[in-house]
Amino acid sequence: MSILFTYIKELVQVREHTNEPLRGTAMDELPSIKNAYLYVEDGRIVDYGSMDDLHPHPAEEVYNCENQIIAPGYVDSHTHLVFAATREKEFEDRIHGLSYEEIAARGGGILNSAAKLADMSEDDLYLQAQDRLKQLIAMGTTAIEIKSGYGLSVESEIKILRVIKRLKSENYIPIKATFLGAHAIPLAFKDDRNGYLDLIVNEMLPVIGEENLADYIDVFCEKNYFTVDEMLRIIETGSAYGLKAKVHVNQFNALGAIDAAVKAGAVSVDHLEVMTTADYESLADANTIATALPSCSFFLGLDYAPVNEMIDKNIAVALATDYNPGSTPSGNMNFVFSLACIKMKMTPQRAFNAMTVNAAHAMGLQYEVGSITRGKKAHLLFFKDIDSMAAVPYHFGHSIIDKVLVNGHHIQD
Ligand SMILES: N=CN[C@@H](CCC(=O)O)C(=O)O
Ligand SMILES: [Zn+2]
Repeated sequence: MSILFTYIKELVQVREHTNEPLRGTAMDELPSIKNAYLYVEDGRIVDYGSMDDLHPHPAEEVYNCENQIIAPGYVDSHTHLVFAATREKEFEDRIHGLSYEEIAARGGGILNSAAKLADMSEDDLYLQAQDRLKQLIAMGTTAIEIKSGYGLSVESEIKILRVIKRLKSENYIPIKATFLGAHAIPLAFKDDRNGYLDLIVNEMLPVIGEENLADYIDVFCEKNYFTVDEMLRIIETGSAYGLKAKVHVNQFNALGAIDAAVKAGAVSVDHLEVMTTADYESLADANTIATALPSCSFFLGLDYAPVNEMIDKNIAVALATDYNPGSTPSGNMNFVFSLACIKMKMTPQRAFNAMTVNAAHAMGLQYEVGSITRGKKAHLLFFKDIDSMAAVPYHFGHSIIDKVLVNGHHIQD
């Protein structure tokens, strides 16, 4: 199937290649073509340019897009999409003054989610997650990373990862699976943390390797969760199974995890609400992507990751949702876009680069998605009649996406 989009008001995020993540002043540029055409064949971008340069084209379908800005779909490189139940009770507890850490210390938080998930069948988990994913795609997400981590037992962690595998095969957007067995110490091991680490290393990872259930490995490196040394042990064992690391660090405390993760070759370090001078130094010029999660800061009332400071220090910054039932019950990348601009003071150019090109790097998809580039997937956002991309974060809380195309096809929501 060949499709030609003509007279596009503005074609945004057009790049010859995206082999490297964007840093420093490159984050300030959002290359685009006004009055453009875009040619798609079999779900891939084949050609684009100014209408002035369009020669007669043998496309099977032609669409006039003169009132529309078209951009690549959002790339969400950090989610916990597979969970069994929401946690409104903890939300109310926080309104009454309890902190996220206090709720966790009382047995709420991740352990609460793990208890609920243990009781849910793989089929039901799948149906719920598929429904959520459908909603996210309708809001513009066209590539997503999904973590396990609400299992915390061999059976339940594998159950989540099998659900993600099924989501991969049933959807047309790229999905990456991350094994997060080290999300919390489960109750059964509360007096034997080494026993739980051994379970991850000796029981979970061999099955994951055998069934090819994950692309990445993650650890929640934080006080009362996992130490830097424990994180390194898990990352190293994961790498023996071909899993690269994407880790939760610096959400509440700076423990030196960033330096350790960068040296261990982590693809990304995520959260970063609390940063030290040493953390900036470890990340400057590193290949590791620094992923900020502003919706989590919004929901928990935490500081926002200092993204502009990072960009000024040549750190490659990405943005993601962190969609999960505890700290971020929203998977809406449009809202992330708004928070990045309103709360983190990113320009729309910086924010959109962080949510597309750099986010694709944060999940190894830089050759597949995240820009209008020849050969990439035609996963596209068509906006309602707006004058510039700044209108997208400006209209916070509203969807101004007219259509989402996956492989060049319109997704009906
Ligand atoms: N911080 C660790 N994990 C999740 C939240 C987990 C939960 O509260 O259920 C996060 O990234 O925010
Ligand atoms: Zn997370």
